[in-house]
Amino acid sequence: MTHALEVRDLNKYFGGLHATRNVSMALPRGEMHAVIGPNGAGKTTLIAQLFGEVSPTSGTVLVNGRDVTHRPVHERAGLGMARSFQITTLVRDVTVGENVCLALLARRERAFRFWRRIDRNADLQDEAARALARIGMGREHMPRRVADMSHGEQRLLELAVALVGDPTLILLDEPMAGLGSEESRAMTRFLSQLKGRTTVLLVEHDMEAVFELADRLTVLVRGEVVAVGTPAEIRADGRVREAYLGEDA
Ligand SMILES: Nc1ncnc2c1ncn2[C@@H]1O[C@H](COP(=O)(O)OP(=O)(O)OP(=O)(O)O)[C@@H](O)[C@H]1O
Repeated sequence: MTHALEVRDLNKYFGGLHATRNVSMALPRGEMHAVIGPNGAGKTTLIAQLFGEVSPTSGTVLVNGRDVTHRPVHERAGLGMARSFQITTLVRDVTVGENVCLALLARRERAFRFWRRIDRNADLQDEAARALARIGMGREHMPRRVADMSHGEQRLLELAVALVGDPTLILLDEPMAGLGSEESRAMTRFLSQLKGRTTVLLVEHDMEAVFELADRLTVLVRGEVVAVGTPAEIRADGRVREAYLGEDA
């Protein structure tokens, strides 16, 4: 079976620091897979290599069976890979509706030609409204400026924008970071709706959310995979407890 994402023997050195050590993982289509680990375990470095922002020292990254190890970021996006969250994916000085419309237009590859007509294009407005409905935002939010939204709303909006191209694989780097408890619950509810539909690689410190959402988890410690399994298997794994207890101590 072709996996949505497969990583083989990935290694990354930053000078003398071995930040990614022989990491291998395989995500079947539709899986929600979390990567957890103590601070500095190499989670962000791993995601950056998967998306093409950091190039691995050695190893292979396959997306839907295609070797993308040396492909640039935009080519990976063309193969159905999306990444959130980077605040820069939103244009803060324009409206919520315009942000979603821009993403829709970019997908249609005719972006700026239609820029001035965005608010008159009824089809586009309807499609944008549907994209916003996925994150529980009604049409009344479309004229709001992004800069005036709460941090939690912006993070949800980024996810709506990332999903506009119907990516087959989405990498989420700490979607709960900086969210209040109400906002975290809204994000968890939304992510749970993606389960089975989009393959998701989730890096997150909020363990409650991770154990609720993930089909399987990979545990990284000092750049190395120390355990892979279902939430129940990971909870029962002595090496994982040791890694986290070691960190607390
Ligand atoms: N560009 C870089 N140059 C040198 N060292 C780096 C670079 N990026 C990351 N590192 C180092 O690699 C290691 C892994 O960092 P990384 O940020 O990937 O960990 P993390 O698991 O995401 O941590 P956190 O949970 O704190 O976000 C750390 O020791 C970090 O200092």
